[in-house]
Amino acid sequence: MLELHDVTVRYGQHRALEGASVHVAKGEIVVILGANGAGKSTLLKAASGICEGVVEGSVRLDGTDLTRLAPNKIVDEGLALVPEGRGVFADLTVRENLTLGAYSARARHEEQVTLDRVYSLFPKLRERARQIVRTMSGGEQQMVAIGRAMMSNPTILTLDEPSLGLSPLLSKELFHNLAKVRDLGIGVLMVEQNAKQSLGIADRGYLIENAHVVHEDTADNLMKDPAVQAAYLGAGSDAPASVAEPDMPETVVEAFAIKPRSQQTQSADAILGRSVADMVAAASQQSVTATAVKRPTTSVPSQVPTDRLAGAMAEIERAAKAARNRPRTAAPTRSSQAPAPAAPHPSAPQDKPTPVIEVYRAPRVEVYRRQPDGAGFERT
Ligand SMILES: Nc1ncnc2c1ncn2[C@@H]1O[C@H](COP(=O)(O)OP(=O)(O)OP(=O)(O)O)[C@@H](O)[C@H]1O
Repeated sequence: MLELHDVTVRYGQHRALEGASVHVAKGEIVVILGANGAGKSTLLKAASGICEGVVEGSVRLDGTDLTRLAPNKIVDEGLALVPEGRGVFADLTVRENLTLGAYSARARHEEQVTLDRVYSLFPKLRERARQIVRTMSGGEQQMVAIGRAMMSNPTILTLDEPSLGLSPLLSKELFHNLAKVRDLGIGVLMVEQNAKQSLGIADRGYLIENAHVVHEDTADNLMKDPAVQAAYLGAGSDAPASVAEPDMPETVVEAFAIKPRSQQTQSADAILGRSVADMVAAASQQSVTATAVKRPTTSVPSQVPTDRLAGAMAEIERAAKAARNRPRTAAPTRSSQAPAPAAPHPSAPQDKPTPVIEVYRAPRVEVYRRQPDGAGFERT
């Protein structure tokens, strides 16, 4: 069982997650729903040890404390992440992507067995084993990403918005595949925007709002919850039948009522009492006359005094000269640690400080190479 207890994450002054507690058992699918920026991805990153912010609280997997473990050690313990955007190696083949997923110590010795299991779970990956991943469809690439995570032989699989960018049909296939993963006894924790389809296969779900877990329930109850329906399931025609139809005011019904078209037709001339052709001819004549009077000449109008024109030209030249002579500011270099704050706009109030948005970057990626004798690893 994966257990996050009282997890708080701060990015500088910003609390992206506060006191979040979430658990996932083996063989169940749990969905996390929430608005953009609520803290959903942060929760998955905190569990996987790849969060850029400061993480407090505890993350345990089958009793083992993962809180301070390096990301690769967390994979070794049995927690795998399919990140948002998949993170596949697009220039490698399907087979190579899958093999790279078996890098963890827990999976390395059973690579072939796990590969066969992934192939039987997703037969398409076996058919496409030699295909370069870049040339595959979005849905197929997502299958590669899930297959690669499965190659680490996880007990819990976490996924960040796996259906993002997939067509409804491919999303359906994806969720069907995740149900197959659950049936293998693996726990699935996913962040999803597609509440309807994800709750359709899930066992339980959590709602995150403004960095807090505000609700937890079975997937069935969440689907029936009017607040969840309003916020995440939309008020479309495919909303569950239990949603009460809002009362439509009488006047609105009237406004949208379509009146049957009258069978009797009348000509426009008869309705207006005048000939439409005559009206168009008269209007054209008026327009031609007006244009002939008002059209400006392309040459400089004689009424503009030449000294005013010369003055304006001199003004433009002065401004251009001043701009040429203005000292240039140094171009920012790639090596600068932090970008200099932008100069305030001339019209901006001078006493207001320029807002600063702190962004925390992921730690540097370290690459290890397996030693030729297979005994150990060396950092490249
Ligand atoms: N590396 C970072 N540095 C600074 N702030 C961050 C960083 N990552 C996330 N945040 C902020 O933390 C908050 C939560 O972000 P998070 O990505 O967890 O949201 P989310 O619920 O997954 O949203 P979405 O559905 O849009 O992906 C947001 O306000 C975001 O701007």
